[in-house]
Amino acid sequence: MSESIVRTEDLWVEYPISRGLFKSVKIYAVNGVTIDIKKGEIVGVIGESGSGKTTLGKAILKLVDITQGKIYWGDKDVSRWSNRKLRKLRRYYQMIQQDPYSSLDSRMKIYDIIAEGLRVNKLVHSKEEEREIIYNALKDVKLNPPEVFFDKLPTELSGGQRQRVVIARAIVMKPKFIVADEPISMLDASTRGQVLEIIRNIKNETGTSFMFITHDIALGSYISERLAVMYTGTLVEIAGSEDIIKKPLHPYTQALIEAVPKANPEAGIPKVNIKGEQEPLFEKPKGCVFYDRCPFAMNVCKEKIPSLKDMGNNHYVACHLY
Ligand SMILES: Nc1ncnc2c1ncn2[C@@H]1O[C@H](COP(=O)(O)OP(=O)(O)OP(=O)(O)O)[C@@H](O)[C@H]1O
Repeated sequence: MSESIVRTEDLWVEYPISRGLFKSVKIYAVNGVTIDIKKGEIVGVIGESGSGKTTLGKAILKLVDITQGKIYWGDKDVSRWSNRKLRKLRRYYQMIQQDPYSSLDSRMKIYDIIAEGLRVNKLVHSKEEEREIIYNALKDVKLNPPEVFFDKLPTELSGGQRQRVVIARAIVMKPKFIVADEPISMLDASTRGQVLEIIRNIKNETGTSFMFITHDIALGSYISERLAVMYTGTLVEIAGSEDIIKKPLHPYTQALIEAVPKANPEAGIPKVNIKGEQEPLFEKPKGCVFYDRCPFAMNVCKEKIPSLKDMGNNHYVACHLY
């Protein structure tokens, strides 16, 4: 079995929110997720808005506090590590956010934006070395000729060009793992394919692993080797992308796939054709989180949380039907 780059065990994240004076409630955003991402693998995380995809990605990167469970970076259990202790490893674990407009400092030149992490982490020893790394990174993300972009400001670039700068800023750190959170959803159709190709090239050439977060199952299966399906903070199914598309086992995954042809091509958001809506969880789940909407719900589903079952061929599903 190949090397694990990141791994979680029974990971829980709760957000405290205040409701009026003295009253505080919690949102159970990630509920008992166990997932393992291997070296050089792209794992797509799919699910509707509010299913906990971003929270899972941020929790793995130690950007939000966890309530329970374990997070491993390689073989290191970093679950309880402080920011100070994480500092040396952080460069290897990066995030590419959805919005390339807000993720770049509009007053900084592109060259300095990309150089910042190198300088802070003292990874370069001369101006020439720094220039060469930045030149190559811009070339890798197809911003050509690279030197033309050195002195530009983010405001002079298109959305697609900005997202490529965000990727260049991440790859100069030689990351082992990148959470790409809906990285193309705010881009024009014409540049989406280019950004996907860049991500795929980085993976192929450097062996960097990705968690690719998307609500679009077709896109997820196109870019990823494996797909993980989330519903209300819970990982309900994970398998090879082709297996998920051809043999979905969880009733929620089946509904997601059925909804694809009816998708609104403009928004790219499939309408899931099952009763009700996904609601935030204000109480710790006692049974299956999909119980209220599941056409096959049984008594046991209300009372017992289904664990991920191994269905063979690396296909796992959390459902009492199996
Ligand atoms: N900072 C926060 N404080 C309180 N609740 C939050 C916070 N961030 C997310 N949530 C809630 O946690 C749940 C999971 O949200 P999350 O953003 O992780 O889902 P998502 O699948 O990434 O959704 P989207 O596709 O809309 O980004 C939702 O109910 C959301 O409202």
